[in-house]
Amino acid sequence: MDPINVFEYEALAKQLMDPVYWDYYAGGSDDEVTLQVNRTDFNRIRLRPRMLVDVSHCDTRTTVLGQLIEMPIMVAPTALHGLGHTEGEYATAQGAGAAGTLMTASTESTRTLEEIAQAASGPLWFQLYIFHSLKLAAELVRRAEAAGYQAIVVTVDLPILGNRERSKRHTISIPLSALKEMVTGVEEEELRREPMTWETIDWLRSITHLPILLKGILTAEDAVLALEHGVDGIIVSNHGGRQLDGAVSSIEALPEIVEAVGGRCEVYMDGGIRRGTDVLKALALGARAVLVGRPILWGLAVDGSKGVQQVLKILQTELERAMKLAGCPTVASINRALVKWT
Ligand SMILES: Cc1cc2nc3c(=O)[nH]c(=O)nc-3n(C[C@H](O)[C@H](O)[C@H](O)COP(=O)(O)O)c2cc1C
Ligand SMILES: CCCCCCC(=O)C(=O)O
Repeated sequence: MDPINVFEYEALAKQLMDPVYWDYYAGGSDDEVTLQVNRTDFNRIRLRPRMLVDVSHCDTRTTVLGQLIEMPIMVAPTALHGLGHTEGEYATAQGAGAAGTLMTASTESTRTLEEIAQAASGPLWFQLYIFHSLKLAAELVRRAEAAGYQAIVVTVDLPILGNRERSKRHTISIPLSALKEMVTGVEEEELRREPMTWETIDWLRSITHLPILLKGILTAEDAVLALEHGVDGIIVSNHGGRQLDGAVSSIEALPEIVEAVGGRCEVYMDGGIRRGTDVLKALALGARAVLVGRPILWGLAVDGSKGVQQVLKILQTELERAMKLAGCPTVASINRALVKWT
């Protein structure tokens, strides 16, 4: 029987996947407190639906950085899609495009960024890790520009890897060290680790005209600094609970960041989105759109590109139903008055 919600994709993916790979996808850091609150904090928010609104036509479309997408739900950057399905990121890119939305390709992909762009039928952003040299980062940005990626998403919450204990229990380790080569296809002579600071963002701004988004911002203070350093968007994220355990949930961090930004750039969020009502709550709290991480990997593991498309379709259908029940016929009509914290 076909899965009817994303949790059923999760259960199927777990059955199908090698436990070592499953634990890499599923795990958080330390005691997985942040992983849990990313979900449970959605339950602290209640909806205040409005009645007697004509919802016979409901439109889930929106724009992100001017790009039209069919739903305010995008694919978050996640590493190593090849662990879930032999077609890896090809399948994800095709599934996202078929669903009418945007995919963010990870620096840690199992396919090169050019290969992903060739396979894709929808818009793409490129997620950049700057932890080797600036020379390598500049080369990746140049290649992303040439391949038609529409924005650079710089992940700022991984100065070091979080303590992923589920993976530590396995004797086989995930081949993350090989990834740089897979992505770049070139040997780098310089293997030092580049410390990333706000100056690095200034440097990045100076080498590309593509929009720059910072992923991993959790405070109003950093959101203001991001604007001062010329970014075009902010992704409120705690990396799916995989970095600093005990960090605030993304949905709890969202309002203070939206307030601090005051409409000066687009704000997105990820972390714990599993239902259409989660998307509705995030939009009501000021997110322009959300990104989804693990559920995409579950769809990919279960049924390749079709699974990815279906996961996105389920979330879109749930969002559309929730919008109608809440009296919101368009994405633009979703506002702060729709939610209250309990
Ligand atoms: C298996 C896995 C790999 C990830 N790899 C990356 C990555 O390469 N780059 C990145 O910026 N974030 C990465 N993330 C974090 C996601 O982009 C996103 O922030 C997180 O998955 C959102 O939470 P969710 O899984 O609850 O939707 C990864 C997350 C997972 C689960
Ligand atoms: C040192 C390599 C880090 C890759 C991290 C991929 C990722 O973001 C995640 O596993 O989470």
